[in-house]
Formats: sequence, structure tokens, C-alpha cells
Amino acid sequence: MLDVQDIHVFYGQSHVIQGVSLTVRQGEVVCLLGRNGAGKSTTMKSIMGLVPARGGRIVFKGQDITALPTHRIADRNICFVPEDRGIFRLLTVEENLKLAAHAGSDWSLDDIYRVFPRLHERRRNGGGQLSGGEQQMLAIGRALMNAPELLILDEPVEGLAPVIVDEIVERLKLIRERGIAILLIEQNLEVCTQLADRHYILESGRIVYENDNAGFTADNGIKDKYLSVGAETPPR
Ligand SMILES: Nc1ncnc2c1ncn2[C@@H]1O[C@H](COP(=O)(O)OP(=O)(O)OP(=O)(O)O)[C@@H](O)[C@H]1O
Repeated sequence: MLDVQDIHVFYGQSHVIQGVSLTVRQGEVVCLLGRNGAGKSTTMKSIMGLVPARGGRIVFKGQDITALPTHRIADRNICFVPEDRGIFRLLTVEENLKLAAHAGSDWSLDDIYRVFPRLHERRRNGGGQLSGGEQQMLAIGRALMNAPELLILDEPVEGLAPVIVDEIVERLKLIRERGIAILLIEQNLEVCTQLADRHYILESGRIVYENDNAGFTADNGIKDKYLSVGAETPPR
């Protein structure tokens, strides 16, 4: 479905992504891990055309999207939920969701509320009045209103309390069951292994490890080698 082929991305002269290749198949959850500064967010921004790749190709459902502007990429049903969540703080939850609605979407408001009952409870509250976890749910809900086939999530549980992390993981499982593929940037290993079919580890702008979930879960050495600092599962 998504085929990232040997992309190179620069900030000015700085060669941040140095030949990254990865794939996400239909309905699959794929995790991209790596220490702070490894290049995870830049890879996602490049897929979305926010920081265009200077080399390599990005193919989505057989079509080359490498040089497309961001809005044209979003039109192809790839939805990006950035780390800062990007919700409208002065609009209510329901207004935030309605604004994101997409003609022809098979996700209704009721569907979103079924996945996130908390958003239904908070539907008349302003976006700025929500807790961090609720804001994240709203950001994902907004993305779903766009009827994504591929959802790209940048550290969706960062900074959230364990009980909220568990809730978001359960909600993401429901979304996966609807056949939506998910590319997940995540540093919480427990979240990764609960959700993902496959994992990639990025280090200094290169993919240094790839495995399926069973292999990754069994492979403790690799975690110490590539993910030790800042990538531990927070204590419960
Ligand atoms: N706008 C920018 N201009 C210049 N350099 C940048 C910019 N954004 C990120 N970088 C640099 O690019 C490298 C990769 O950053 P990126 O944010 O992609 O890493 P990351 O793996 O997502 O890290 P984190 O988990 O901290 O978000 C880092 O060295 C970072 O300092």
C-alpha cells in the first residue's frame, strides 16, 4: 500500500534521512521506532510532502506521490496526526469533528463516538478544555472523519498517564479492525508490541532493524542496542 523507497531528506545542508525504505501493507500496523533525533518525524513529514524528499520515491497504492503537495497527498486518504495534535482549541469537540468531515467518508459522527465514547461525553466542551488524552482522541477522531486508508500517528501516547495510554491502545485496536492501516511513530515499547504487526528501527536517518512483532518481542538485545535511551516503557 505504502512503499517508501530509499528516500533522502535534507534540512538545508543537513542530510537527515539517508536512504530510508519501508512498506506498510493494507490493514497492517507498522511501528517506526528510534531514539530522539533519529529522524522519525522527518520521515513522516516527508511521506506527507511537508518536507519533500530530495531523492528516492514514495509510492501509495501504486502511484508516485513523492512530488505531490501535502493537500493532494491527504486527498489520497493518507491522514497524519502530528505530535502537537493540531486541534482547534476554541471550537467544541463536535465542531472540531464536523470541520474535518470529508465528502463520501464512511465515518459518521456516531461512528467516531462509538470508538471514543469520551468524545461523546465531552462533545460540547471546547478543544482547549480537554485533557491531553482527550485531545489525542479528538485528533485521531478528526483524522478518521477524513476516511483514511492509512493513518500516520506521531507519538500518540507521549506524556499521557498509563491508564489513558491503555485506553488509546484499545481504541486504536478498534480502528485497526476496520481495516485501516496505521504507521505509528512510538517510543513506548509496550504500545508498539500490543499494536504492531511489524517494526522498523531508525538510527541517524537509516533503518537499522526490521522484524515482525513476534521476532521483535523476543529480541531483547536489539532493544538495548538501539532503543535504550528515552525509549523505555514508562513505569506503571
Ligand atoms: N526544522 C528542522 N530544521 C533543521 N533540523 C531539523 C528540523 N527538524 C528536525 N531537525 C533535525 O533532524 C534530525 C531528525 O529529527 P526528527 O524530529 O525527525 O527526529 P525524531 O526521531 O522524530 O526525534 P523526536 O523523537 O525527538 O521527535 C534531528 O537531528 C533534528 O535536530
